[in-house]
Amino acid sequence: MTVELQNVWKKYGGQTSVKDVSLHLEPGKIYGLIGPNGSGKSTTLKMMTGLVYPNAGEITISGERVTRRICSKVAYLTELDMFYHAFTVEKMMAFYASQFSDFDVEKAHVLLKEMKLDPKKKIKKLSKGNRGRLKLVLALSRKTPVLLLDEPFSGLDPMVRESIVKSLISYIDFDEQTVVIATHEIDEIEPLLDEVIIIFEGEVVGQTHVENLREEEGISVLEWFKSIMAQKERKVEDV
Ligand SMILES: Nc1ncnc2c1ncn2[C@@H]1O[C@H](COP(=O)(O)OP(=O)(O)OP(=O)(O)O)[C@@H](O)[C@H]1O
Repeated sequence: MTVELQNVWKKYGGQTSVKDVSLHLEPGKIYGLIGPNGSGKSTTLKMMTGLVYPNAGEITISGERVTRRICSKVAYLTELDMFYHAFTVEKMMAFYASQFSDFDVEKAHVLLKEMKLDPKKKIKKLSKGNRGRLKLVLALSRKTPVLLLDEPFSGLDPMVRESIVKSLISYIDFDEQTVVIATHEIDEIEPLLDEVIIIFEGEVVGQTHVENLREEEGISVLEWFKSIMAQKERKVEDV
């Protein structure tokens, strides 16, 4: 489903976190949302889930205005730990299945195996990296038209990260899903991405097709990101 943000603003108290952001995100594509710490990536994703409301502008998914009810269309992996720590892994999965009618239990079990997670283990006994894997299992097992992943690889060791990035592609429904991944792991996710969006101080300062970068400019996403950030920093110095 198409996700549309039109001139979206978000303020927390006196501070503006997202400034006049407009985006048009299409099904069948994977978008990378990148930017320095505190630039507004998580806030942008949260607004797409209906967890946080914009102060101005509009967000729609397939034409429907985003409110909390949109959660039936959006699977969201939060950067935060949102588990009931006394639950076992399998109880957490059963809880998800009870909350979301689109939760695919079979797929969740396949993913659990792939991520080498013990279903009987209590969440409080899992390492940070394994809790990260469980978050991925839960988000990827929902059949939703929109999939939003906020720092899905944080806490995962580099070898695992690489294999998860590779396998991620096989768990995304390319006919239906619009996928947005907010991350600092720019190099690692580059092979997954169709388009990349840079957000800096709450504003979208760049958006491009990854293929164009590679084929026409001969640079990586990270190189492009660094060049845009260098321009921004020069501008900040000039002021
Ligand atoms: N609940 C909140 N209350 C007040 N300020 C907030 C809140 N959430 C975010 N902010 C502020 O909004 C700005 C953008 O934060 P956000 O978490 O969206 O950035 P981010 O790009 O995801 O950062 P990071 O890469 O560090 O996760 C920051 O200045 C942050 O301090």
